[in-house]
Amino acid sequence: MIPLSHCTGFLCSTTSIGACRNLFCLGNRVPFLQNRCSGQERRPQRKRASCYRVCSGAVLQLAMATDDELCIYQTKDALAARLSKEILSLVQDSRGLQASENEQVFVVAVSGGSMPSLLRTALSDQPEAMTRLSRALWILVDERVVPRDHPDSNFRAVRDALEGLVCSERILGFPPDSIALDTSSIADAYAELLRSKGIKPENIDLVLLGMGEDGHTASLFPNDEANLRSAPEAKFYIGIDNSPKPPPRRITLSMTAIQAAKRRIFVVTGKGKAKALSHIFQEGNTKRLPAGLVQNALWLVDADAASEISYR
Ligand SMILES: O=C(O)[C@H](O)[C@@H](O)[C@H](O)[C@H](O)COP(=O)(O)O
Repeated sequence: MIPLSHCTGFLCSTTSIGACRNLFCLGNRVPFLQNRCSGQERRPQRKRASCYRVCSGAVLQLAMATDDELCIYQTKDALAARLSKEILSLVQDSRGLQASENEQVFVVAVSGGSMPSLLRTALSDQPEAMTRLSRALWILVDERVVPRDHPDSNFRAVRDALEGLVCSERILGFPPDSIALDTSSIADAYAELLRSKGIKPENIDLVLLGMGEDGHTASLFPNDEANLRSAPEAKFYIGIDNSPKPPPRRITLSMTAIQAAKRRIFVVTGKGKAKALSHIFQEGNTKRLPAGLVQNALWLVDADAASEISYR
């Protein structure tokens, strides 16, 4: 349990939910509501969480004993604003990768899917953040094995979404000449390229993760047990040949590398994610959905994605 002193707000009863700006629930993955007065715990029930909409504009925060934090936003813009605040504070606090004696570089790993455009929303009109990020290096959480100009390329998605904000030379994709190799060799070539720039899993400052409707994250998919375990000897990037989400050939940060990074932030939006999210946060992730296996992450989600998380 998180010590109560760490919490700045409590939910005493569901009737007071509308008045609360910050609500903290305690528990291990499955959030419990704690009655401040009696200390009594109550398990959430699978009821519709219409109460979230009562706290219009408010943030519902669930702090878990695992050090995960789940923050629910009413709108994508509010979520993007929190993301930009988080990034700014990480860049301010980070000592960064020591690229040379006088140069510190912040390293961000970005997912594909909706992440690049959300990141653009988060970083647009943020001159302070962009000044601080001007020396950052942007790497890919995962990449589809396609040429860089292919519509499926995550490199292209990140480059196009951040055009005008980030210089394309500072976005690192896998070496184009490795594309003809098998996925495992492409993954090794990418890891080697990053290592040649001093980037190792443990000096990635921030990993920005999405989650698919099936609970996958990066290109780590459900039931791929061999790749879902964290292991000290695991590789930096791994090759995937049978991704259920097309295209099938991909490379991805390994679970171990994701876990080794300094900070993990999930961004999850849309009703399509509601079941997986509720499974992870309310049912203890018994199905071992990959996103739910990532530890110590900040989850920024919208009300649609959180619509199946409910409380008594
Ligand atoms: O390249 C990819 O396929 C991704 O990196 C993948 O893991 C993505 O982040 C999720 O599928 C969520 O995608 P959405 O944000 O588009 O739902």
